Amino acid sequence: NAFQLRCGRHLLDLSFPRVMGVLNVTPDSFSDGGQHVALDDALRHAERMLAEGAAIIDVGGESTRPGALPVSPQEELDRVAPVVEALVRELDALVSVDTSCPAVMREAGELGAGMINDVRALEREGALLAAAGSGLPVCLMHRQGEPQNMQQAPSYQQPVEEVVADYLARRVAACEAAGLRRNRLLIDPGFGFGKSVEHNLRLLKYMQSLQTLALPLLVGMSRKSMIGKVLGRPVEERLPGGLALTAMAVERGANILRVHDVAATVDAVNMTWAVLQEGGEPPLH
Ligand SMILES: Nc1nc2[nH]c(SCC(=O)O)nc2c(=O)[nH]1
Repeated sequence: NAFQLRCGRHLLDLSFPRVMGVLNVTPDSFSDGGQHVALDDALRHAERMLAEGAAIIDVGGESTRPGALPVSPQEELDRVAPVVEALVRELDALVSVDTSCPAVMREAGELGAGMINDVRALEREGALLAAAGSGLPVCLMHRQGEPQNMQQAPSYQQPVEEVVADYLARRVAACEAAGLRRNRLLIDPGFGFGKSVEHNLRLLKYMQSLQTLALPLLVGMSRKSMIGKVLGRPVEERLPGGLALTAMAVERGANILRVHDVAATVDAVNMTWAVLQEGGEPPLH
């Protein structure tokens, strides 16, 4: 895909797969006195992921894990703003802000972030306008339900069609209707968001069908329960399973891999890419 994304000051070349490193903004450390230490830790962690080959650092202020409770816009801003500002100022990083909150989306653009990553695909009141106004690219992710209920009884008749042809196509159309052009959109099947293990496995197996939307494809499977349930591995032992999923996702057209373990993922991407390109210089380093 000859996708090129204008991400604020950065131009993101998607002619080969890119790695997005996950930066956890642990809520407690950013609201109370631990701000300074936590900010240094975050910067060092981001610096390491960039050095290992991450093209993007994903910063999220709201936990969207199953059962997570919603946070207030102010709370989310307090967690995210200092980190985004520091990443841009100190590391000139391409930062994506993982948020569903219009106020955070507006602020993200002001702080120099390069991308909005919304697990609710701009469905929140005001999010479409805020994202459109930010001028930034936006990742539209599929989910069924909300963190508090999405894993109770996820059900689909035709999972892949419902995620792609129905939901994501509709969200893309809604964005275009609001003046958010296609060349600023990315799509994401949302592994683990209101899906059973079988739904997740099927979505990956048939993921090339998302290419009908002809948009950059972002995927996030790193350390998720689909690995834990198949392999019986705890969170800290899911990297090998995650690398297998990364290889399969790259082979099925993923453009951005959202992961915690950047160095290992860079090798998996480069190895997969070498096969697909039948050799040549590995694109990531
Ligand atoms: N675009 C996108 N954003 C995400 N944010 C999270 S948070 C849950 C976790 O990392 O376990 N997952 C995803 C994902 O799959 N795609």
